[in-house]
This record gives sequence, structure tokens and C-alpha cells, in this order.
Amino acid sequence: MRILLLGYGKMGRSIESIALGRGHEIVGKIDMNNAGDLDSLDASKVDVAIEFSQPDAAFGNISKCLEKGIPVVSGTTGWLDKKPEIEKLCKKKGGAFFYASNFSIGVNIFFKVNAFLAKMMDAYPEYDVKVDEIHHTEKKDAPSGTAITLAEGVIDNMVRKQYWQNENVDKDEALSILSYREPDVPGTHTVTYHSEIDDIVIHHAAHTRKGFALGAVLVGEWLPAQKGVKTMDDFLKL
Ligand SMILES: NC(=O)C1=CN([C@@H]2O[C@H](COP(=O)(O)OP(=O)(O)OC[C@H]3O[C@@H](n4cnc5c(N)ncnc54)[C@H](O)[C@@H]3O)[C@@H](O)[C@H]2O)C=CC1
Ligand SMILES: O=C(O)C1=N[C@H](C(=O)O)C[C@H](O)C1
Repeated sequence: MRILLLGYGKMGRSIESIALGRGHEIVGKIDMNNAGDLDSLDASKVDVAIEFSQPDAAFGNISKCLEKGIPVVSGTTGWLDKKPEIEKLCKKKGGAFFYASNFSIGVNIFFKVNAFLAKMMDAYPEYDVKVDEIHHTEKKDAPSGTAITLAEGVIDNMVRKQYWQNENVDKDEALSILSYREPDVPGTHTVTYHSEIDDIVIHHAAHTRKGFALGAVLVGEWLPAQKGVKTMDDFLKL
């Protein structure tokens, strides 16, 4: 597979290492310093683009690739207000686009457990629920994309929770997401149901970025044979 890397930071480098180990070729690396090179890039030399850049760069990178007919796997967080526009462009161009807030298999299993638990807990209003996330201090966005997906999983399955806020809120209908930044933490997420009597806690801690990077490469191997807007549910069939 001929892979174009969009974003060559912590994730771009980790993806490169896993992709090379699986026998793929890296045909380009677009980063902050050479972002303009994407405009003149020859799309016939690329099978798939893997995009892990930063919130203000994702939309431009993805739309340029879709315009050129390059399938795009994106994991950048913090730009999702513009995702509907990308999905429209993907459909218009007959292309392929895949977004996930988290590419690790473990987290995607955790998302399913979270939805199941929220549905069950809706019958027990004595428990309040919150989401905590901890990431490294270089992270640009808060809350994390993964924490937002977890919050949406709770809200979709609990009648009494209607929206999330990125602070501690004491309202029955609000779900608090609390964000913490500590050196070198790849990504830790916890969903806690608290009552006066006990706590129920589900927790995922990434020990390394390898799980995110491997997931992105596996999706990159799969996406070029697909058409349209795809998600982890299409890929994993959990
Ligand atoms: N979905 C998932 O599984 C995961 C998502 N992420 C997300 O991926 C993104 C990148 O994470 P990291 O690699 O840790 O960040 P990083 O800060 O280490 O790397 C980001 C890179 O993007 C580059 N960049 C800036 N403007 C650009 C442009 N216009 N075009 C191309 N590249 C540009 C920067 O120069 C930098 O090297 C973040 O949004 C993060 O939240 C991170 C890990 C897992
Ligand atoms: O910025 C990161 O590092 C991560 N970002 C993603 C997120 O915002 O959820 C995924 C992972 O937690 C690491």
C-alpha cells in the first residue's frame, strides 16, 4: 500500500513505523513546514492518506485529498463541527472517508461496554455519571474526542442525560466531562457511576500510542476498496 502521511508528529511517526513493518511504502509526509506540497501532489502515486494533524489543519487536508480522489483515514480530533461538510464532499466525489475518535481496538470495545452500561443504569437514578480523561500536556483540544464519543454513548442510552459540558456541573440532565493534562500520558478514559452506597467504574488506559497507530494502518489497508463514509462499526463489526 502506498501511504501518504498527513501530520508527522507523534502519531504520524508511530504510524510510519507500523506501516513500514507491515510492508507498506510511505510516499509522502505532509507536516506544518511543507503543508503547501499537498496542492501539487500527484494523486496517482497514493493509495490512501492517513491524517493525524491538528484541529485547524484537518479540514483543509481532508478536503484536498477527497478533491483529488484519494481515500482518507482521519484521526485528528477537535474539528468535528466541519465533519458534515467533509461527508458531503466525499459523497459528491464518490470517494472514501473514515473518521474515528479512537483507532484502538480496546477503546472500541470499551465504547460498546459504555453504551450497554448506560442503558442499564438509566433505571437507577440514584447513580450519577461522569467521564474523566487524562492526556499528555501537548494535547491541543479538550475534551478529548474519545471522551466526547463516550459522553455521546451515555446520552444516547440514558433518557435523563441530555447534553455534556467540559466542567463539573451539578444538574441532573448534564453530563460532566473532566479533562486533566499530565506529562507523557497517551490517553486514559474513565466512566464513573457514583451513588451514596457505591461506585461502578469502567476504565481504559492506553500504555502506548501503538494501538491507535496499528488501528489506523489496518483501516488504511481496508479503506481503498470501500466507497462512501465509513466508521469503526463498518470496519470492526463488534
Ligand atoms: N483517533 C485516534 O485514535 C487518535 C487521535 N489523535 C489525534 O491526532 C492528532 C495528532 O496527534 P499527535 O500526533 O499526538 O499530535 P502532534 O502535535 O505530535 O502532531 C501533529 C502534527 O501535525 C502537524 N501539522 C500542523 N499543521 C499541519 C498541516 N496543515 N498539515 C499537515 N500537518 C500539520 C504538526 O506540525 C505536527 O507535527 C490530534 O488531533 C490527536 O488528538 C491522537 C492519537 C490517537
Ligand atoms: O491527542 C491524543 O494524544 C489523543 N487523542 C485522541 C482523543 O482526543 O480522544 C485519542 C487518544 O486518546 C489520544
